Amino acid sequence: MDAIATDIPDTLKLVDHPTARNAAVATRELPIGTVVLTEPVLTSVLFSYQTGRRCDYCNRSDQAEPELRIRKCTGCEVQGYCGELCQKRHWDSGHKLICRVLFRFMMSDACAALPHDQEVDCRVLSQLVAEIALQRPESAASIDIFESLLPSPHGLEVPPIVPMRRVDHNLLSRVPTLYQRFPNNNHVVQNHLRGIGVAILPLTSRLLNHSCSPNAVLRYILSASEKPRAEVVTIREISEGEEVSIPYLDPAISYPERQNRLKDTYGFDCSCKLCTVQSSMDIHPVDATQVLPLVDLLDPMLCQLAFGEGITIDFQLPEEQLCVRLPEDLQPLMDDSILSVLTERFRLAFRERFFEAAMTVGKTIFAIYLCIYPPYYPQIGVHVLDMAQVAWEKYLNEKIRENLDIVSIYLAIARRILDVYGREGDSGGPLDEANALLGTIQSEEQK
Ligand SMILES: C[S@@+](CC[C@H](N)C(=O)[O-])C[C@H]1O[C@@H](n2cnc3c(N)ncnc32)[C@H](O)[C@@H]1O
Repeated sequence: MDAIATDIPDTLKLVDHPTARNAAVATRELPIGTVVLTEPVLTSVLFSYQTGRRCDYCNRSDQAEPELRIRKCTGCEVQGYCGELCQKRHWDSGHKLICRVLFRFMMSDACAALPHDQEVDCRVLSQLVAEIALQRPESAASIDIFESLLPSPHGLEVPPIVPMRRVDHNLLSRVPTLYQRFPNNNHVVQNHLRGIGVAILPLTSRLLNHSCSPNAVLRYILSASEKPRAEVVTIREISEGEEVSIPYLDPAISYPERQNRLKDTYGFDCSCKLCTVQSSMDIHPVDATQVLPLVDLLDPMLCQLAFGEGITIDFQLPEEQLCVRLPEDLQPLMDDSILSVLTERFRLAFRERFFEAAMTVGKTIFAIYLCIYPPYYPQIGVHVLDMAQVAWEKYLNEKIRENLDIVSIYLAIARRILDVYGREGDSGGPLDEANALLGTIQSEEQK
């Protein structure tokens, strides 16, 4: 049975915070790559596009593990499980109150009319209410923490929940208060940096505030017959007394848009290091037709800042994101319209096998990421691994021996970053891919 995390781990302690109620600070120096908190989800649901592809209890996928067979629950014909134990555990944690009525409810007009976000919320809320109704001793403390969380800054229209036995008037009257905690506390379950569902993690939500310049990130561990488990892992060295913070949203979103979303959903004005430096910058959306000329113009200066003499075997990641010392001329590159045009171009060039073009645009993306993200942020690792894959394809295409060194350099950088983030989600993730590519290069070198 999953242990439910309710105690503050010995790596952290809560202190007062002037606007966020509390902040979790490190009780000792924490090296990079330390897991400071681990918490199985109190409850979670998969996004509908994952239904039938993953087990609704452990979230493992039959695509990553072909020996798994996801079988539908014969009662509701909606949820799917990879085995009897997962089915039993899901049943015991609430599905037994929902099963009989779930299909009819999901086909109802009330449910069909919900926008996607609310449809997911409605399933999470129903699952949470069922968990509460069952009064299982093992989840009581976690539910108490959830109800003690800071509420959303706005009044919310509560979505309908699945009609259930055992949900009395008292519990029904608590539903709006429970839902009021959703928008600013719930988490997206990620597999290799892609969202697969939504989870309630009361202790993680209680402890960790947001920063766009975070020193920790969440990763999800999927194991047989267990609920997904969230781990908070440090991506910088953290000193004793320093606040540990995670990103609630992608720091690559442009500064004004980030501020709006943080204010609207979470109710605060962010004053992290990235927001402080970007608040004095002149950042405007760049018209799509102007992105490439602007990038062509600024790329040499950007690459000089990010890579100095070039990306060689001695390349050292910067100490912190380069935004803190970004020259004024490069500031227009901080609008996210630039990154979306460049990432699309990178994807297209790779797909069409224009390797030289992909390497050039990929290097610019890498430099922009180093401006925005902390150096060991997992998105950078995944991108640099993509660069190594492009370089490898280019080598295979041309068979120029020196180009194999370029593959090795990008791969070494990617592995350094991905080693910190560690293994998460399905098997065969970025770290496994990086290790497989390393093996391939080593055998090529021996030829
Ligand atoms: C998931 S909770 C974080 C835990 C919260 N500190 C507590 O004491 O329960 C999210 C809420 O914390 C507050 N918060 C989180 N990060 C913040 C920050 N960087 N600055 C100000 N308030 C923040 C906001 O009220 C937000 O809606």
